[in-house]
Amino acid sequence: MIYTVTVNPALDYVLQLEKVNDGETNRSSDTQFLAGGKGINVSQILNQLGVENTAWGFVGGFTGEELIRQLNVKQINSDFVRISDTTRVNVKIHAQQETEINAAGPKITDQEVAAFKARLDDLKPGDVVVISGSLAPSLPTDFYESLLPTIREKGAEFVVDTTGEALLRTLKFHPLVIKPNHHELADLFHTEFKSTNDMLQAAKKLLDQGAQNVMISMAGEGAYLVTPDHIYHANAAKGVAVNSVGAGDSMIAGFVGTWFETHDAAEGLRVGSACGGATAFTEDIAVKSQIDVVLPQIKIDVVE
Ligand SMILES: Nc1ncnc2c1ncn2[C@@H]1O[C@H](COP(=O)(O)OP(=O)(O)OP(=O)(O)O)[C@@H](O)[C@H]1O
Ligand SMILES: O=P(O)(O)OC[C@@]1(O)O[C@H](CO)[C@@H](O)[C@@H]1O
Repeated sequence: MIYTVTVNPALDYVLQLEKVNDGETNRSSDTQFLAGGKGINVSQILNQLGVENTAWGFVGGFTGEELIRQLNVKQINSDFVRISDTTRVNVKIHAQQETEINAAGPKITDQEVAAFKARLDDLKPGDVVVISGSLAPSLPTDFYESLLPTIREKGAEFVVDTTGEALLRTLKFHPLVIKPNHHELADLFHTEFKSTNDMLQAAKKLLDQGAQNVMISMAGEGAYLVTPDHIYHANAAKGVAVNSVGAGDSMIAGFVGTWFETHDAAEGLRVGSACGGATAFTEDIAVKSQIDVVLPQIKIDVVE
């Protein structure tokens, strides 16, 4: 089983309008409330790929009820811990440019945290836990790290979609894959890459520090996958990018879902690239028909 973890999910309130004029009353032409949060996006793509998964995390209040209602409509299995505070609303303004206002999130009590940690008792060898998104403000900054010893003791694999020091601290637990984009990878080494080779050498250092696979995403420029045996390159699909949100979540979902079923990392890169591209080409998270259009465009080359 794959479990996704979204400790701070959101209802994304998406407002469409032609232009935002600062300091004036602006009126939107269309609005939507969408179940959001990075782990939930991973679950959505896994569902589209037909890979069984369960979404874990914390939800509460009227927004939490709506979020669960939407997951049920989309037939996404979930087992969220119910909290007494209210799930956040994140505002996404789609106008002449995309502007996001992500709220901090609810207070989560010690009792609610304990109920969440008890979920990990269900893990079995071979399961994969994908942890994504920001922490709710009341959780300690090492919350994700604190889950990793139990996950590994249970024989499960994990992915933590994070950046910077928090990402580096996960490496000693041997994440199945890490997916910095090329800017985040350079930031990890406090540098700017002068060449592709510099970038790939940096990824190899992360393998040495414990990652099982390193996927470097480069938006419309494609992606690399660095494994202990090979380096693979995937081209980017051709299309009009209309959405800058969720391509990374979709790529991780495509990789993890494929790896879970085949243990073929290069195929994971191919499917992950298609899912990332398909989401970039749509307003929401991509659905299967959109992924199927993009998949034949992705070619994998063995670089090394
Ligand atoms: N404009 C695009 N055209 C084609 N493929 C794209 C495009 N944007 C993203 N992708 C695909 O999705 C993958 C992940 O995108 P990206 O590198 O933007 O991740 P990210 O920085 O984590 O994104 P986000 O923050 O939006 O989730 C890319 O490596 C690529 O395969
Ligand atoms: O505040 P976080 O947890 O970093 O990101 C939350 C979020 O922006 O991520 C998703 C897109 O990736 C959205 O559905 C959601 O609103």
